[in-house]
Amino acid sequence: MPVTAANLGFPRIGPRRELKIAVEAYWAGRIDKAALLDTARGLRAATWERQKAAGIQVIPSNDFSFYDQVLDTSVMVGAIPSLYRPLGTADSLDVYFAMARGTRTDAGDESCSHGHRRQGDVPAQEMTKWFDTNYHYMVPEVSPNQSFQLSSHKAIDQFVEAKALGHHTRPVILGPVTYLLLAKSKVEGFDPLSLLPGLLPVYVDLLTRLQNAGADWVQIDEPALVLDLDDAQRAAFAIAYGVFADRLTGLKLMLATYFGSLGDNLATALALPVAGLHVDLVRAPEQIDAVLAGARANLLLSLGVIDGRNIWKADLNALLDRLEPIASARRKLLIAPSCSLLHAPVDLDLETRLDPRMKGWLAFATQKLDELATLTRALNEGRDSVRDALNRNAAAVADRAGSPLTRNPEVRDRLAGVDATMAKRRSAFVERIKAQQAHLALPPLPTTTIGSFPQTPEVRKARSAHDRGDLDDAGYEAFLRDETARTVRWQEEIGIDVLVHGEFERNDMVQYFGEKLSGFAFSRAGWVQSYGSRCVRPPIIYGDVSRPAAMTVEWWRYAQSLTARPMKGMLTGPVTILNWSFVRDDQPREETCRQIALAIRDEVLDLEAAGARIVQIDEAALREGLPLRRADWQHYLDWAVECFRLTAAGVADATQIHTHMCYSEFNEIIDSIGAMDADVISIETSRSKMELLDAFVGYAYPNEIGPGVYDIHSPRIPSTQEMETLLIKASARLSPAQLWVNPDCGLKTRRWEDVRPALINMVDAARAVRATLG
Ligand SMILES: Nc1nc2c(c(=O)[nH]1)N[C@@H](CNc1ccc(C(=O)N[C@@H](CCC(=O)N[C@@H](CCC(=O)N[C@@H](CCC(=O)O)C(=O)O)C(=O)O)C(=O)O)cc1)CN2
Ligand code: MET
Ligand SMILES: [Zn+2]
Repeated sequence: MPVTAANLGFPRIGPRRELKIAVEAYWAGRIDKAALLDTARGLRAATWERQKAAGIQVIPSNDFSFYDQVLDTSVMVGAIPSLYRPLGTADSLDVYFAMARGTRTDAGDESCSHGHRRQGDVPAQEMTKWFDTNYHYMVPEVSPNQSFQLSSHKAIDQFVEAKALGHHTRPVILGPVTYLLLAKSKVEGFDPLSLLPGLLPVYVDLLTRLQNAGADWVQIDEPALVLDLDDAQRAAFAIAYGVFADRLTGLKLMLATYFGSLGDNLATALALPVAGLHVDLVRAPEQIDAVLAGARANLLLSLGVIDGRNIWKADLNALLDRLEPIASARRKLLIAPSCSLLHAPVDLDLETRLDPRMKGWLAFATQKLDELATLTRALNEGRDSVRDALNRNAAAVADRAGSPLTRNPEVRDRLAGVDATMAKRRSAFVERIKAQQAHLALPPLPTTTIGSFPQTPEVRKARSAHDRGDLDDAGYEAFLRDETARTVRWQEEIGIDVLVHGEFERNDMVQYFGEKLSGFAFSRAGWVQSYGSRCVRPPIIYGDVSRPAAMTVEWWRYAQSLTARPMKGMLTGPVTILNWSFVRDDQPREETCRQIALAIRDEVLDLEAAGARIVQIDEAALREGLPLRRADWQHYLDWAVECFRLTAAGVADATQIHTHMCYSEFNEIIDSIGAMDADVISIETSRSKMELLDAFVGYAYPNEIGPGVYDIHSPRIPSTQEMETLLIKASARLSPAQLWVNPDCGLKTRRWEDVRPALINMVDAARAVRATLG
């Protein structure tokens, strides 16, 4: 058979988040290590079986992880910062979870146990976004004198484990160059890539052991090959894979690239002495011609044609039109998803409440395996061999393309009528701020929070009881009102100036809006890992977006009725809703974003009409949505900023628009941040000790800023003193008249026990610094 169905990775959380449940139970001390390992082994076995049953011939192993595959790699190569070494051997679970989440026993993100911060507790490693996904990895930390040694046999063990179950798998590991390109060092100016020579022997050791265990192919992921690279970085690939070719005989490497086009790195990739190359033909279908033209005859190509990042059924007949000529021209070929299926929900069959018509348009990870198998069979045995499956697929694709559900003429007419004035506030900031100050009468350095307060187990339980029908609407509403009222009163008591309602009614800042907007569908079990045990259920944008009714006004009105202080209206912005959803692929993303922008604009205006003096429009994902290639940045930033402005610009001068962004490395996009023209922006700056403010200073940013003084990603309670110091630092960089005082981000993942003292300290710090302003 010339064509083979291959997979690059499968979600590890389990169809019902079994891994999350087990890991959190282990952290809380409710189950022991043996029970955790048992659950994990069971999940792996089921995942391999699922792929085999679907007809996948190349099944991955080592795609399982207890937290993150980059952290796994750090442990594998022994890059354990000295801080964590006293906690156990390099491959112990204790060290692993300490690197992932720090060692505070009483207040870890997901832990419910009680106690006090022990002496010698260590912080978690830094975490950041995996390329342009909503998945987060643990940033490897290396030092100039870093030594590496093979410190975990997980990849080998899991290969052997699969073999014992009758699966001859292709282990997957993260490649050495991408690993070092993602790594950071605390020593300024030190380039982690210079550690490559010391890292390669560890990879050779591992690969040799895999080979000895019986592996013939290994998938080695090098997604960095789709980024802008300089010559030294490109040369690193040649060096690394040259060493592998010299030192390993008989073991074949499938070099996997994904999330974009190889572009100007194509020649580099094609020249590497590897046996196979995987390319992403969903994100970058156009690269196929250059890849085919440049690939040696004996380079096994793996064509990523099934979208690993989205949930739409593929158009199998159209794919076959493209693939048949390639298959007949090449001796052998693999057909694969574009990237690991990690980013897709597990199984559509678990969805019982989706509109059946819409459900017919979708494929989750399990269904994508079926698509791969169907394509492969059609290529090997002819389309007739899978005629029924192809006909059903064609019917589903045609149904979606022709469906009135995806089109709303009113939305399209309205969008066509949008003119530039709609994206422009009536007056310039200098005028607006006068009107706002008169209206709001706030002290200097006003204090506020980013929106959410702790999503306690009680809040989650009430919501799930309501979802199941065990708690009626009135009971659920009463519960939420009570939570909200207590939170509003408490903020007032401790002296916060601009209040929030706490977001208790929201399951998630994106999903909540998805559930209220038309053109969106949402799943029951469509969980995707975001970081560690935390998951999200991205809504599915299938059609034109509109807002049937106000979404947040009643909760805002209730919260404002409890206080005379300004209550912020709290909304998620269009770019963030877009970036954290599964988006329709039948029109440009920017068009979908504009539709969302108009819907949120209406909500902003409704909040204003109801009396809101401040409306916050979160754009947490605007920065992370930057395209991977710099050449594509400006186009994205242009429409993203326009969408934000379209959302915000309808209000009167006196209505203050806030925005919030979590990731604050704004140096390169500060023009666009400025162009958003929010009256106030709150950002994440506490960990960087305010250094991230320099972008704003250099730009002479004129509007107001709330640089975060409280690191909410850590359960640590910041002292008044340290927040004062941060505020003084900030006021040395910017005019105190511009400054707000707030945490880095929302408080939903924290516990009340930590939030209470931390915010009291924050208000004290603001008061102390205010007093020095005179
Ligand atoms: N979409 C999105 N992306 C984001 C963020 C974000 O807030 N949203 N923040 C950044 C960091 N990412 C995060 C991602 C997830 C979570 C998180 O807390 N997720 C929760 C789930 C949130 C949720 O959807 N909650 C639902 C469902 C809760 C739930 O699990 N219910 C149980 C039952 C609960 C019970 O009875 O006790 C069930 O459905 O089975 C709700 O509150 O209604 C989790 O994994 O635990 C936090 C941060 C970046 N990306
Ligand atoms: N308003 C949201 C919150 O406070 C913003 C979070 S940004 C990930 O949770
Ligand atoms: Zn945030």
